Amino acid sequence: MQLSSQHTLHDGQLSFYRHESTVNQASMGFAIYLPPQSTSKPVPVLYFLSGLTCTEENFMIKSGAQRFAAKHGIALVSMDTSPRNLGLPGEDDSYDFGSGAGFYLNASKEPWSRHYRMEDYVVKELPGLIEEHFPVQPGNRSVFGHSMGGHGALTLALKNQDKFRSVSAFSPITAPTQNEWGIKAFTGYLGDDRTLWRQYDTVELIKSGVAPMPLLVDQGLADEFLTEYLQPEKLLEVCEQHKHPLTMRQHAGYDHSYYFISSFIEDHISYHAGYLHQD
Ligand SMILES: N[C@@H](CCC(=O)N[C@@H](CS)C(=O)NCC(=O)O)C(=O)O
Repeated sequence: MQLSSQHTLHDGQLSFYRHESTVNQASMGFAIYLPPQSTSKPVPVLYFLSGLTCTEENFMIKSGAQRFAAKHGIALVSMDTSPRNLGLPGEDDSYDFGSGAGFYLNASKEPWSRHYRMEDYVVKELPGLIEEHFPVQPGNRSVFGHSMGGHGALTLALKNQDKFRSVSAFSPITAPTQNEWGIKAFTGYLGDDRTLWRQYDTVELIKSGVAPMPLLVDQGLADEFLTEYLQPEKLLEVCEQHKHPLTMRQHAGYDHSYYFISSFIEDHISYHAGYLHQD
């Protein structure tokens, strides 16, 4: 693990690292904010999964989350949205596939299957690394995310309810098997067999009768990706049909950006703190 930079804020420490990921067989970047409480006792960890094009920096620079993580005594971890600079064909050709667009899945199609294993990275490898090297409580984790990362947070938490205590999302892609972002990504990473896609779709997971786990979702109604890509109505409908617990808050006037995230980040950190500080 190599430290790239370190900054003090809200009496805690924000650090950016690079390391060689075993599951991705690639160099990966991540960031960790340790709140002031972590100097005297281990703290819980809240993982943030970012959206298309982001690195580990966007959330840490733009969300304003550290102020509330410091207040609640919670560590924050963000990571890059894919491996980069691998020389794979088409890797950097578009913003919604390849670099910056890992979709939090384990690719099964060559050549992506050798390096695009973001599901294992987020669920297994990164928490293992964080819990080995930093003053955090082993296994006491929650996850949240934005857009593609909202999709990642919801699907990974629903499938790993023993590993994450709570989940929330800003502007998540709720049904990627039904829109152009998801169809492009899943065809490229998983191939044409659509039965393999369902495990990476929140609406499909709820349809399949996954165990109930409360979902908190915030969505801006002036979001430029709302109707074509995010489709919150599909999540509302499936949760209603299957009696899956969902709190969906829709906000007039807010767009897709980190301005929206920063407006509601305090609520999300308090929400997760309620779970992470339970015994
Ligand atoms: N039109 C955008 C699409 C990507 C986008 O909007 N990404 C969102 C997540 S889906 C984001 O968080 N961007 C980085 C930022 O705002 O800092 C682009 O081409 O970069």
